[in-house]
Amino acid sequence: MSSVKTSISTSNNTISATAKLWEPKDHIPNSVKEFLDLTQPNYLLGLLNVIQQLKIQKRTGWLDYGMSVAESESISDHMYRMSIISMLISNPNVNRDKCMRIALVHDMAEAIVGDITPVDAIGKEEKHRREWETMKYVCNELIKPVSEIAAREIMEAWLDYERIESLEARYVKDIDKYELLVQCFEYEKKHNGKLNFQDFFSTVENIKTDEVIKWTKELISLREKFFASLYK
Ligand SMILES: Nc1nc2c(ncn2[C@H]2C[C@H](O)[C@@H](COP(=O)(O)O)O2)c(=O)[nH]1
Ligand SMILES: [Mn+2]
Repeated sequence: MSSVKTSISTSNNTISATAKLWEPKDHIPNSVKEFLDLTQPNYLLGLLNVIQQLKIQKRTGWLDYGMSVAESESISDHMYRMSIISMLISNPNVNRDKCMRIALVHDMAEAIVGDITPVDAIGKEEKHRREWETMKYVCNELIKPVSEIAAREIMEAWLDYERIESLEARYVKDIDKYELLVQCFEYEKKHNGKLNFQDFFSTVENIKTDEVIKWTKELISLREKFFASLYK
């Protein structure tokens, strides 16, 4: 059991506590475990139930702002539209198929870790540690028994995104932010401006590629016109 020792000194003694580190194996849904615990484990169905968690888990950012679970998009909804947006890249130097693959796997760890927002108390370092441990678990324990090549490709695509090692990963990082902002605007319009995700737009400064910057500027201009029209 991996753990971290912490101690708090008080006036008359030192209280030490051993906090258990978060590990993916302690958070595998029972619906996945039932396939892995079979006499003949069915890794394919176990994996597909992990992917099911992405289809049913709603993105935390919307829930934080009081949106209902019913109307909030799921993690896989977000990755699907990012994959479609990846097909629209016009830069001939970009391998769009590679972008689509990165988009489809970049948040895969959230199936077990959950969707941690940039404002969550957990913090970036612990978020990345949990996601890294989870991707190792999913790739080595679930995907590899089904397809060694798929396990390698998915881990490679995920690491590429994390480390932004390729031009394609750079584009997908931008598309991750752009897709979020498109979703913000869609929800703001649906709620006639009663919902306002202005805080999310601080991420605009982190968008680096010219093409996605251009898309984002057009989105922002339309959003500004929408909100201006509400106060006419
Ligand atoms: N409460 C806030 N949540 C935010 C903000 N910016 C993004 N988010 C949400 C959106 C997603 O639920 C999650 C991150 O998504 P990834 O695609 O990066 O996994 O965080 C914000 O400013 N406030
Ligand atoms: Mn994402």
